[in-house]
Amino acid sequence: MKTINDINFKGKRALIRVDFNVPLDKSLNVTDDNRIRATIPTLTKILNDGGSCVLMSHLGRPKEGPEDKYSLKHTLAKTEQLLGRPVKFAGDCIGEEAFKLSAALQPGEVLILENLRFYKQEEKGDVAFAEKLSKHGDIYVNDAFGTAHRAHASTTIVAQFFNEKCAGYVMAAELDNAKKVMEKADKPFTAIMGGAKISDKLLIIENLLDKVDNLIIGGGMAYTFFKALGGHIGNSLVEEDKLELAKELIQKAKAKGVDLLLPIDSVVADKFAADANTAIANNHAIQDGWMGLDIGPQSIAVFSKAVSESKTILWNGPMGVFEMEKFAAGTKAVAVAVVEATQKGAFSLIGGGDSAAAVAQFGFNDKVSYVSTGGGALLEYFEGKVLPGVKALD
Ligand SMILES: Nc1ncnc2c1ncn2[C@@H]1O[C@H](COP(=O)(O)OP(=O)(O)O)[C@@H](O)[C@H]1O
Ligand SMILES: O=C(OP(=O)(O)O)[C@H](O)COP(=O)(O)O
Repeated sequence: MKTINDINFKGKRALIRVDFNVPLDKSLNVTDDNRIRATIPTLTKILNDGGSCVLMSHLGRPKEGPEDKYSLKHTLAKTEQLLGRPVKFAGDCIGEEAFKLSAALQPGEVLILENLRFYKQEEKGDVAFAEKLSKHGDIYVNDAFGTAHRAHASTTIVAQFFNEKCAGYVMAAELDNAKKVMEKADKPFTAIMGGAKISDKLLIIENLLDKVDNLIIGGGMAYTFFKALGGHIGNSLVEEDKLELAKELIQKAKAKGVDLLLPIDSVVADKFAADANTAIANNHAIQDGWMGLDIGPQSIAVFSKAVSESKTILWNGPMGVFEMEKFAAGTKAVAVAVVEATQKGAFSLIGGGDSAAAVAQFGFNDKVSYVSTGGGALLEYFEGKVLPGVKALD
């Protein structure tokens, strides 16, 4: 796969698929600019070559046409600030004005197109829509790793209209780091899985069992495993239809010699709230009316030890409801162990929107090896799937 280092963009317009699907607050300001920040080196390389950039992205999941709260104009100020130069905006990705603006773009100039998902053709992978988009540039660059698991017009179909196409720095770095973990992991390799999206993550767990030495399961997903083992989990999060699968995974881990570490104890709460009453409970005996919202001190000790002895660490999903202070200690302690292992030379990759937010909240972004910009895309990669956005660049 070509990357932008293989191409000189002098006098060329690059049509770049970025993932500017970033969170906005009530005043429509960007609250986490990680995905925009990550793209800056790609834009800078093209601009320094003497090229120009036309950026296209989706934002959110608009249902029926344009909606102000999903407009990419809300990313304009942040992009200008991070890039350190003015950026133009076209209020419709395939409108007459957009084509006028992209055609008139001079070397060193940047244009952002309006949200691609204001057209239903984007998600349908419509060929005519993709062909129209392709008229905005001479070279196609895909830097949207976070959207690489979607086979949409701008991520896959559009590529066929270009002789020259390549991966941007974000895409290349994400794939490099994910590959390092999947194919070249130094041992011991520990995967830490947590969070709330149990069904989304069980397939990955299955795939990881062939690779890892230790599999730590914490966060909301642990209780499905305890229930599967016949434990009493009170009102903790559970996916009843996944109990059998959880049982199978426990058996498979045993058969493959993987050390499956489940939490021993939990911080339990009498309601899902920041001001709940809390206690420490053994995970097999959580009382009705109580729910596990964080891992307890014994679990922290066992998990931290396994992490600190690892040479490769993959972390997806927090250990508890870290957004509430009372339930953040488990995630923080595991994050500290990941940082310490990294300082001792381990390679650590953090994936998933909430895991990345937790690491950022603790101020550890620069203390781990790599924080992925991908959520679903990274998970699908670890399930062993070929990402359509990557395939289209081959
Ligand atoms: N024990 C728990 N009970 C309920 N929710 C939990 C628990 N532990 C973690 N969570 C929640 O899981 C969410 C993150 O899950 P998920 O989306 O799967 O992670 P990621 O985005 O990193 O993949 C967080 O909002 C966190 O509050
Ligand atoms: O944020 C994204 O996915 P993620 O929340 O799984 O990281 C991507 O921009 C893809 O968005 P989508 O899940 O609406 O297709």
